[in-house]
Amino acid sequence: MKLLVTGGAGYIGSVVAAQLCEAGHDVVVLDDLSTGHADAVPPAARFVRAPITEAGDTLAEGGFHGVLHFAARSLVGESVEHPDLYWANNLGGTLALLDAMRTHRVPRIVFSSTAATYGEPDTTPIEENAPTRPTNPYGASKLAVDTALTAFAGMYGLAAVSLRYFNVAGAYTAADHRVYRERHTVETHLIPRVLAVALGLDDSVSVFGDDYPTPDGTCIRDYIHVADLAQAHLLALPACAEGTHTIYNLGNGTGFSVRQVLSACRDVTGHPIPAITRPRRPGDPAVLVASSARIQHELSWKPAHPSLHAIITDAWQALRP
Ligand SMILES: NC(=O)c1ccc[n+]([C@@H]2O[C@H](COP(=O)([O-])OP(=O)(O)OC[C@H]3O[C@@H](n4cnc5c(N)ncnc54)[C@H](O)[C@@H]3O)[C@@H](O)[C@H]2O)c1
Ligand SMILES: O=c1ccn([C@@H]2O[C@H](COP(=O)(O)OP(=O)(O)O[C@H]3O[C@H](CO)[C@@H](O)[C@H](O)[C@H]3O)[C@@H](O)[C@H]2O)c(=O)[nH]1
Repeated sequence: MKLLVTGGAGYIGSVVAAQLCEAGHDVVVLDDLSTGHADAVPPAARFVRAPITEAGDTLAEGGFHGVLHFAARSLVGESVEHPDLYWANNLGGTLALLDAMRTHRVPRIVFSSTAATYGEPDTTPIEENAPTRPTNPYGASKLAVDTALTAFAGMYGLAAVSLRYFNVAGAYTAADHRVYRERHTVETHLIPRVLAVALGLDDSVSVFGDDYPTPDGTCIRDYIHVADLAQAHLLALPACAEGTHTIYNLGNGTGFSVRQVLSACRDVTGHPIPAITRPRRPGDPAVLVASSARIQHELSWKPAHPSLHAIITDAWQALRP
């Protein structure tokens, strides 16, 4: 297929773009490099530096079979402080992209949605029919896109899949030995922040809250390897059906507390990794664990690297000089 990958210079988008190229697809990456890196774009992909609001200029060349849409702002804290940026980029930008897709008759989209659309869950693990009550503008903007996709599928025949990622981590080594890893300039994610301490870039890591209603008092999350997450996109693409919008959760179904992640990182790196307990981070639900039963049953998705130890080991190997 000829595919447009928005956000393909970012962490997850670059891994998916690499796997799409390896599978023989014709890939065009569109990215404004606001948080991405030009050298993360796989060599086999064509790169267009542009915002998603200008995607129509690229789609106009014709022949595109689909869009994989990763481009977004995705920092929860920033979304609380600057909701305008999130509504404009994540919803406004995506509506412009969908409009361009209709104009240029691009039939399918795979969209990066998020566990943040659910907010604080009533039950665990979270299934796709759980209530959606986002606790921050980031999650709300992603939920709004999911809602639009349902309407566009029903009215305009769009073929859409939303993948709701839980906590993505790890690194991917492609067939050509290129390593794709997380390298956000502003890094807020737990595993890279912990590994930065092991690398000597920071003195200690903060543990945001130890008074949650969990066994050790710290938040529990479901960590998924970026390579397994990427594979789900390759399965979702051919499964997109005209007039249908399907939502799939993506996690491993096992929760790990912040302290368990710290302990696993100490095992992997052999570094003591000092930790300092700090107040809770606003907007953090206590427990987020996915049920991925739907995508396992319907698309035969099966994670190849479900162990937290393996996820952290890959992230660590990719970081070491
Ligand atoms: N990392 C996670 O754990 C996680 C979890 C759930 C959902 N997601 C979603 O997955 C997607 C990718 O996340 P990531 O961690 O790779 O983030 P990232 O910041 O590494 O990648 C996003 C990419 O999109 C580009 N971009 C942003 N706005 C753009 C615009 N208007 N026009 C063109 N390009 C633009 C950035 O330059 C960057 O390269 C996002 O949509 C995010 O919301 C990520
Ligand atoms: O230095 C840190 C960083 C994080 N945490 C905690 O670690 C947990 C995980 O945090 P983080 O890695 O920032 O991920 P989340 O906030 O859970 O958000 C990620 O995972 C969500 C799904 O679970 C997605 O919706 C988001 O897009 C994605 O960023 C949370 O309890 C944080 O409070 C710390 O204690 N110290």
